[in-house]
Amino acid sequence: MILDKIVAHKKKKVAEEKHQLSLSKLVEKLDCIQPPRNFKNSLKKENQLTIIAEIKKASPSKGVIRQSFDPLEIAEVYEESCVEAMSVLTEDKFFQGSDDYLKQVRKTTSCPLLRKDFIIEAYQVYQSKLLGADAILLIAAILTKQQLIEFQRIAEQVGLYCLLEVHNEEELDKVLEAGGEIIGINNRNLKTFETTLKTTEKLISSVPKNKVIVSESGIHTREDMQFLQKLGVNAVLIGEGFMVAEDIGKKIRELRG
Ligand SMILES: O=C(O)c1ccccc1NCC(=O)[C@H](O)[C@H](O)COP(=O)(O)O
Repeated sequence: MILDKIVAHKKKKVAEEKHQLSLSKLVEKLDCIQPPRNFKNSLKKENQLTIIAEIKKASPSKGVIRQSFDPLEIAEVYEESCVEAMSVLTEDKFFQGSDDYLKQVRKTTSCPLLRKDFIIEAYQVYQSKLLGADAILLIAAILTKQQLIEFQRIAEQVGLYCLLEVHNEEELDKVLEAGGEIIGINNRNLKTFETTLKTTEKLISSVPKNKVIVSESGIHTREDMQFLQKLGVNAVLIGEGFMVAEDIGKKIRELRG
């Protein structure tokens, strides 16, 4: 399964990174902790479906999505279009992302930034803060309940919000038991890559009303947005839909209606 391959690669990469910069040295670098931009509040607006716009060059399901890929140019359009948050893919092998993209984008925008990667070790939580993220993604399919609790605790200490991603009831129970506040329902089945908004439709009734609900993946049209808003979703996470658009600003206006 692709997730196993991604995690195996990630383990190797983090081991190399730790060799170059130990956890204690990394933590030392975080001497003056800045509070994060309010990722959570920016996603929850009355009567509005907010947008987390993703900077994503490639994916395991689609290969290269955007040939002429310039993360800063894309971030500029997102900023001008007043998206509520941005998500920057930093995974290198399968998504052709980079930590540098996040660092560079951070310097050019005050918009809340999500580091989109596969976090499997506490080291990466500290590292995300150092890169300039305001929020991290924690994927229930690759983490135990204990890890979800521990990584959220560290995130809170260093000043990061957590988006906890689920794809089924079992994962949802796990993140709720772990005290997740921002719940991402991923419409993509990571085994088959099939995406259907029915996943959000199915799971949303089991999410307590006080949580922030993000619907992730496979969102392409104004009709998709209207469908999700009617379900009670707070925010959408969109990558491919924007990355394939010739005019990204126009696509955002179209989706917002
Ligand atoms: O996008 C993939 O193919 C993928 C494969 C395996 C694990 C994760 C994957 N995507 C990560 C994401 O969560 C999406 O980038 C994000 O939800 C945006 O989805 P989309 O709008 O469909 O690009």
